[in-house]
Amino acid sequence: MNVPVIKQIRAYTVRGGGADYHDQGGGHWIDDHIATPMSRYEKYRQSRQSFGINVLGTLVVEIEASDGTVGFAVTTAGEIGAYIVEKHLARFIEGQKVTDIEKMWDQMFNATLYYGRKGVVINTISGVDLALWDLLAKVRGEPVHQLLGGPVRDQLQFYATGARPDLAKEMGFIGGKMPLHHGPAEGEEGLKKNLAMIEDMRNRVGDDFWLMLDCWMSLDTNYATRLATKAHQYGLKWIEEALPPDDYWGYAELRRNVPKGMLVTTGEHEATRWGFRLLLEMGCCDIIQPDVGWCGGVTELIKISALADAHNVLVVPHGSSVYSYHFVITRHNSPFAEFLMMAPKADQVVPMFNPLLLDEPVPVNGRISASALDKPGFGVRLNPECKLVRPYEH
Ligand SMILES: C[C@H](O)[C@H](O)CC(=O)C(=O)O
Ligand SMILES: [Mg+2]
Repeated sequence: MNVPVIKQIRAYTVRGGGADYHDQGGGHWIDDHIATPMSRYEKYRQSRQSFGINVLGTLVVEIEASDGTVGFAVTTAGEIGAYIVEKHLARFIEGQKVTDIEKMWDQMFNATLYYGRKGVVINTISGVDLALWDLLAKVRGEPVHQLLGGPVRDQLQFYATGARPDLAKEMGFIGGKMPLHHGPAEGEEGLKKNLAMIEDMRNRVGDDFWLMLDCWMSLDTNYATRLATKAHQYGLKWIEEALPPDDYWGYAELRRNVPKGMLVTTGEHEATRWGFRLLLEMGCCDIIQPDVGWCGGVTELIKISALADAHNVLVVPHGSSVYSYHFVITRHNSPFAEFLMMAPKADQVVPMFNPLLLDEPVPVNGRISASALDKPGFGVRLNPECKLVRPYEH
């Protein structure tokens, strides 16, 4: 069989939204006094941008095959990621058959082990991996979900993450996840405000709508336990990423401590099958939330998901737009998906990676049909109006 080979890989950066969805303008709900591990410093409490949540920016990876087909993907890694792609990873990609993704992943991962394993290096490898899947699927003229075994249901259903679950309910989502605003350093007063927000939102959405809380690594086990216990009366469905990602022991304890019926979720800042193995074997959570652009890409997510399935744990990926959708639609243990509300006031549905991608499908009435994903590759194009910069040509 005549399989095209990879001619060139190119890495670009772009600012303003895109895969670095925290890179938004002022007045956005996503940067409004959200509790973080940096909230212990008053100076960094009001804005996550103040401590640099958006320093990385978006990395765009483009891979061109010998038959002229171009695959691409985006992730959060910016200029550092572009350096790693051009100066290090390119050697494992160029000249390879477009089909040999497993081998390329293995070489990228093992060659970067001495400075990688997690964080920006794995984000970068994920970006290359997603671009490889996009390329292979385009060469074959198929959507990525078809390469992954095909849809197991005819639509995706979504919960929405944002400041306004009440509006998300009106828009047809199955649930709403709010950010926590006050961390332990804001004391009992902060705890009361956190609980008041949950109570207020429960009153607005009524009894049957899923309500969840995203704590973005900001708490300790004691505070998280108290918060979960007191929030139980408001029917909180899950408490998410309550603790720093390395505190596997704390997660296991929290899971034992939360009221019966409340779920503990985490994993958006975890990476690779080895990181998720710890979460799963230590009984840290009920749902894992890998971000396919940060956990090692689709190649790794397949392994993480199989491991989770064997532990009876659901996989509900973090954000990631089409890169998640093509996976979630193919897996029984991913029964629903996340949609991040990127409108500044969380009052309308806009594409998650706005403005970087064209043809990015968005939920209508909280749903996207499988047929909306029936385009070659991940089915999206780069918006030519977004200015790409290629800082390190190899
Ligand atoms: C809202 C959260 O703080 C964060 O920005 C997004 C996130 O953790 C999630 O979507 O989950
Ligand atoms: Mg989260």
